[in-house]
Amino acid sequence: MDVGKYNLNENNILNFSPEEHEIAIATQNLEVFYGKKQAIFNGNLQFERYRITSLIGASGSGKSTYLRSLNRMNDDIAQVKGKIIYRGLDVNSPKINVYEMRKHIGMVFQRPNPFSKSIRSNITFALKQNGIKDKQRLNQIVESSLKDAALWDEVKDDLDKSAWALSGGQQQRLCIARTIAMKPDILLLDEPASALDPISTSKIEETLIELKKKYTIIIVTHNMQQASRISDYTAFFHLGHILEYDKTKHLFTTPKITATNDYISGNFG
Ligand SMILES: Nc1ncnc2c1ncn2[C@@H]1O[C@H](COP(=O)(O)OP(=O)(O)OP(=O)(O)O)[C@@H](O)[C@H]1O
Repeated sequence: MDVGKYNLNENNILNFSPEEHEIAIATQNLEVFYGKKQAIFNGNLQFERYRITSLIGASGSGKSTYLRSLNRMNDDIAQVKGKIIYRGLDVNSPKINVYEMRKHIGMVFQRPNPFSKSIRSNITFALKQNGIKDKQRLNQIVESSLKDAALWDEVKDDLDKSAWALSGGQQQRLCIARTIAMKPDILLLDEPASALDPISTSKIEETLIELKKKYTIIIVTHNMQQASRISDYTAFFHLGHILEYDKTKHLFTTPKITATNDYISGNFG
């Protein structure tokens, strides 16, 4: 098989799966098309529960497309074929209630996008829509979500102030808090720190490392140092193909294929 300039026939690509432990979500033969253009080919990955998996690769390699397919964010813009297995169900089936599914598989986007509301309301908005009305219960969830997102100490006296008054890094942690308030199983993050300064970035990274005790995390990142700092597993994407998947320390130190080696050593293009 040729993928761009790389001939991969002799390689045992994608022979790795984290099967010693429980799998939280997996894709089988995932293919994504934007009109006639195929953006993902044969997407087969298994994600281990309570671990961080990074998706890396050059711009346009399909990382975001793949990530967004996992909770059906591509429904309106692309055709997605194949299976996305979560708790024995195929998330990609037309029978799935997408709104309910996204309570289990939540997403945080690249740019912090809090609502133009108070910090508190950013968290309680969806909860109220889901029928949680009890004030004490709402307050508890606000506190626990903000604590989990490592934001509580910075905002606990300002809960009724506008979320837009927070710094970019704080806004992104608020978006993480807003997502985890719904108690998802899986957190999808699309370059959550790319718009942030190094200090905010490291705060987000510390937060994610804490969060993996309770959530399965899948993150798209352009930052290879970030992938190697925080993730347990890494998948390398190239031209819509997932070419290599391994424990992060192996992928970055002893990649199995030339394409990965070229990418991580900066000899790519
Ligand atoms: N809405 C869209 N309509 C048409 N083509 C798209 C759309 N979104 C992405 N693509 C194409 O699909 C391919 C994969 O794009 P995608 O954004 O998933 O890559 P990526 O690896 O996440 O890139 P980046 O790191 O730049 O975000 C690219 O060729 C891109 O041009």
